[in-house]
Amino acid sequence: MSDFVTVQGVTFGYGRRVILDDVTLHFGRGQVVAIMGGSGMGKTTLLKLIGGIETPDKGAIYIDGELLDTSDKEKLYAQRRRMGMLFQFGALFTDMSVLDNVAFPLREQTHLSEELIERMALMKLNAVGLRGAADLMPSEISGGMSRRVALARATALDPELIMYDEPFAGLDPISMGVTARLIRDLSNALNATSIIVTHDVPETFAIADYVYMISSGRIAAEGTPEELSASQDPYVRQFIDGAPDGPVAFHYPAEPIDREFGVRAP
Ligand SMILES: Nc1ncnc2c1ncn2[C@@H]1O[C@H](COP(=O)(O)OP(=O)(O)OP(=O)(O)O)[C@@H](O)[C@H]1O
Repeated sequence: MSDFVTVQGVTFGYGRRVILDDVTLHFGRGQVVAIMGGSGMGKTTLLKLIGGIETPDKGAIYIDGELLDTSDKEKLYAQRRRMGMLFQFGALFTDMSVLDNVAFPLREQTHLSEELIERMALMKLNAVGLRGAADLMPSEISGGMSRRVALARATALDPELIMYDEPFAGLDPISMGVTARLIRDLSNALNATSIIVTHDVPETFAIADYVYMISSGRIAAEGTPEELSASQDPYVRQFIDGAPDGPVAFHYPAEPIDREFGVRAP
């Protein structure tokens, strides 16, 4: 299977604080790949690096075999046009109808006729089961429906790569399952590579081809959902079972509490 995105030996930090330390990840064409890990472990940062919003300090990123060079703006924009991004909560424009939200990227980035744009937007809405809601305003639909509209908008330009940051955040269990299924179906229909950053194990394991677990700047574990489910690695078990005690620290690194407050820790 050929990679659509390759992250090769990437090291990245904000200032002197290293967030990712020599990580390598492969994202095959048409695959749904999840990036999981504790809070603040650099998952969103990884999406920013792949989107060319941040630049690696070391290592390289390849999109469809071509180096992602953030200093070459023209090439970068061409590479970005092949990507769709759905960032946290995928907020809709509240003053536009559902249809206009989906049509927005088509109007911004193509010179197609208005009639064709509307037809394409309706097709995208149909794919997420919301053609009938085209004329509603975002305030008139549920949170789960809004997320589906955001999915339709993220796929409006038929991207080859779709990045989802916390696509299940804030959804009820049924909407989570529906959204997960849609991510898989849209990926299959477009033969697009999907990268999902998430904490939600069951929804993700149900649709992902491959999962990377990130901890302390490194790949702590990787494998298919089946392999990880069968793993006895304590980190993997803690993450899958949601246990509070284990290798994943609950506290963000801080000064010892006694030093910070001048009190003795219990
Ligand atoms: N622009 C920035 N400048 C400085 N530090 C940043 C910046 N963006 C993120 N960070 C820090 O880098 C670390 C990784 O952030 P990132 O958002 O990638 O984590 P994450 O794994 O996506 O976390 P979460 O699951 O909580 O969203 C965090 O500790 C965060 O505080």
